[in-house]
Amino acid sequence: MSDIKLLLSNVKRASRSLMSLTDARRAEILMRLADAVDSSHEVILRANAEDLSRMERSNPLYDRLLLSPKRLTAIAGDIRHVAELPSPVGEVIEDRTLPNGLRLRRVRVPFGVIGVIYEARPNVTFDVFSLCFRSGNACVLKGGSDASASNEAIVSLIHKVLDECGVDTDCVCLLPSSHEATAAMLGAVGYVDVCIPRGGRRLIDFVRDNARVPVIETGAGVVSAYFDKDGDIDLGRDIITNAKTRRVSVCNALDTLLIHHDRLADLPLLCERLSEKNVEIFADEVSGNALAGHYPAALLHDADAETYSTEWMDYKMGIRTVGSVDDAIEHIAHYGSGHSECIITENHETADRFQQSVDAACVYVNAPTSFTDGAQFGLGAEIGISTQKLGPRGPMGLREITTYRYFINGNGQTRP
Ligand SMILES: NC(=O)C1=CN([C@@H]2O[C@H](COP(=O)(O)OP(=O)(O)OC[C@H]3O[C@@H](n4cnc5c(N)ncnc54)[C@H](OP(=O)(O)O)[C@@H]3O)[C@@H](O)[C@H]2O)C=CC1
Ligand SMILES: N[C@@H](CCC(=O)OP(=O)(O)O)C(=O)O
Repeated sequence: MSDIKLLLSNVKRASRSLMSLTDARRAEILMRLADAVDSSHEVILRANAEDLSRMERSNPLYDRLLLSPKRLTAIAGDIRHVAELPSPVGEVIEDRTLPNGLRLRRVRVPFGVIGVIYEARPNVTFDVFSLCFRSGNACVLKGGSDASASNEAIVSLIHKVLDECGVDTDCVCLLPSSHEATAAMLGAVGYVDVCIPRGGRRLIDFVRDNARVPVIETGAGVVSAYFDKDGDIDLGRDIITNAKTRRVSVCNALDTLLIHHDRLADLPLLCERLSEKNVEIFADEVSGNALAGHYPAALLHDADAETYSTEWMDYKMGIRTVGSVDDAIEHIAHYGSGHSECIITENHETADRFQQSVDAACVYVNAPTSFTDGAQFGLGAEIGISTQKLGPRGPMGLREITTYRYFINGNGQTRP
């Protein structure tokens, strides 16, 4: 048996042992983990500093990799929140008695072993573990190689807490940061019940080529906001600024602003605060003309063929002028990635039309796409944001990483 297969078979064994932990005990252990995070800042931040030393500060992904005392405190809070959420495991989804007297119950159960491949963002290691553990799943983690030292420190801490609590530490394992290990996990039929890749096109293509186990895809976020003919200017400015600049390196950040032709005169005001953050704008001819003289020339460029299909993950944004809400819907149908889209309008009919017609996991009216996040949706954290339609869609919390089983109780019935 290869090293990876052995590792995965240990996780599978540990997943069965998780079934014997009560719900209350799982919550209690997560609370202990949250306390351990609070008292282990030094060791985690030291490992994180090692990862950060290998990345240029100017790289927008630096912020995604960065941990700080404030972020660790927030992570501990998220773990506590997950511990406090009601567990979906054991929920009776359906309970009925068939005409022959057989009692049929559909009961929520964990998947078993969940493999997650994710970006170089160390908080995801905690998020994935806490959601999996709370829902009775074991997990195999493959984090981005840029975060390898942070992830090792975090998984060591989790193992220490599990060990102290008498839980099989194999219920969470960190794979070596190699694409070969990822391929082995994707092919581990019988060991891994479902695999969730979080990442860009290269990863998704790799998964499609190699996966023999079931997959739930979480794709890239090419995100637009449409400022409508009836949009409120102050609201629009706040929403655009927040969606674009709150955290440019995350998948829910704004990439393209679509502006109604009749509101071009308001564009300088709408973009006012973007220049304070040095956001580079790639505009079509008319919107570029509307901004000229109002937006720093050095930050203003012409849009090209790639602009509207680009997920910037940086202080950059495309702008396109459209003639109607239908044009905006058409643009999103062509360029969007099914993640998060937004309309800014005071017209209820237009808002409704946009929400009904835009085919994305999260469709916002008068609120920034920055809210596409498991914690913000009240799920405690998220395993990923699904952009596929089969199975879960949008931020995936506890319920989305469970399946169900039929429990059938009879008293000797036989099938005619
Ligand atoms: N919808 C969602 O929930 C999320 C979406 N995303 C999307 O992910 C993208 C950003 O992620 P990015 O920083 O580019 O991360 P990457 O896509 O580069 O990496 C993510 C993970 O995939 C692995 N990986 C990358 N390429 C390959 C490959 N060819 N074969 C095997 N494994 C691979 C990486 O491993 P290694 O580092 O070892 O190469 C890492 O573990 C954006 O498009 C963002 O929108 C990100 C997170 C959540
Ligand atoms: N959970 C996120 C959004 C999704 C996400 O994880 O994005 P990414 O940073 O691209 O991995 C947030 O807003 O914090």
